Amino acid sequence: MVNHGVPDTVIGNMIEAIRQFHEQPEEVKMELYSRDSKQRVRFYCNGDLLVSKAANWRDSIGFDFQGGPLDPETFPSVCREPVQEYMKHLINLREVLSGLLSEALGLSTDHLERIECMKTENLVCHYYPSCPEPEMTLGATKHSDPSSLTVLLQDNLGGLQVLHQGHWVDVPPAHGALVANIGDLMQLITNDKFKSVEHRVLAGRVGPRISAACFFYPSATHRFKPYGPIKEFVSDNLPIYRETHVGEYLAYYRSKGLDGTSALPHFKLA
Ligand SMILES: O=C(O)CCC(=O)C(=O)O
Ligand SMILES: [Fe+2]
Repeated sequence: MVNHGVPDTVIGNMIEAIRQFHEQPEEVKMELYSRDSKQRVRFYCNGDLLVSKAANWRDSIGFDFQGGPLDPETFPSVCREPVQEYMKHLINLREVLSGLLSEALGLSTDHLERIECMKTENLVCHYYPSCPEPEMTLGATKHSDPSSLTVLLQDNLGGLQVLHQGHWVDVPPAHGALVANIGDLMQLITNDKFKSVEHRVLAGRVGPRISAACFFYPSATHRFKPYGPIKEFVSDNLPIYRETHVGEYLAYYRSKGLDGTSALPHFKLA
C-alpha cells in the first residue's frame, strides 16, 4: 500500500466525468468514434472486436499521450478538466512507483526512470453498462496489460478479478484506492522477476461500472528502441525473452486481441 497522493475529489470528478462522457447521446460520441489506434483521442467499443471471438460488454474513450502532450482542445469538453487534473497526479505517482519498483528489484532508485520504460501514458476510460445476462459474457476477457505498469481507478461496483494460483480472486474496490498492475513489458525486462498480472472484469446486472486504466509505456522516442531483460537479471539466469520494442509488442498484442492467452510467450527465446 502506497499513499498515491491523488485527492478524493480528483478521483470523484474523474469517475463522474467518464460517466458524463459515455452517457451523452450516441451521435455526440460518434464524432470521436474510431477503430484506428493512431487516433489519439477516440471513442470505441471493443478495441479487439475484429480479431476476438467474443465481444466485451464495455465502451471506452482513450487518450493516447505516448506521442507527447495532447492539445486539451481535442478532449471532449465534458471531461476535459477532470482528465487533465487526474493525469497531473498520475504523472507524479508514476515517479514514486518507478522509484519503489526499482528498489524492490534491487536496482538503483532511478533505474527504471533512466531506461524510460514507463515514460509515457495511454489513458483508457471504460464504461461497463448494466448487463441483463451477465453470465453470458464478460466486461473484459482475461488478459494481462502490454504496458510496463498500469494504474487503475475503479468505482465502487466491483467486478475486477485477478488470476492467482489458478483461481479468480476479486479485487474489491476500496474507497479512494488505485490498483497498480505489472504489465508484460515489465515482466520481459525483469526476466520474469516481476510477473504481469492476468485479470478480467465480470459483467454485472448492476451498472454502469466505471474505470480508468492508465498504461505506462516507454517514451515515444523509444518506440523502436530494443528492450530486453535487464543485464542484472540475466547474470545468474539465461535471458527468457528476446529483445523487442513497443512498436512490435503492441502490434502483436493487438493482432491477437484479448483472446485469453498471453502475448509474452511469442517473445520467448527457444
Ligand atoms: O475496468 C477495469 O477494472 C480493468 C480494465 C482493464 O483491465 C484494462 O483496461 O486493461
Ligand atoms: Fe487490463
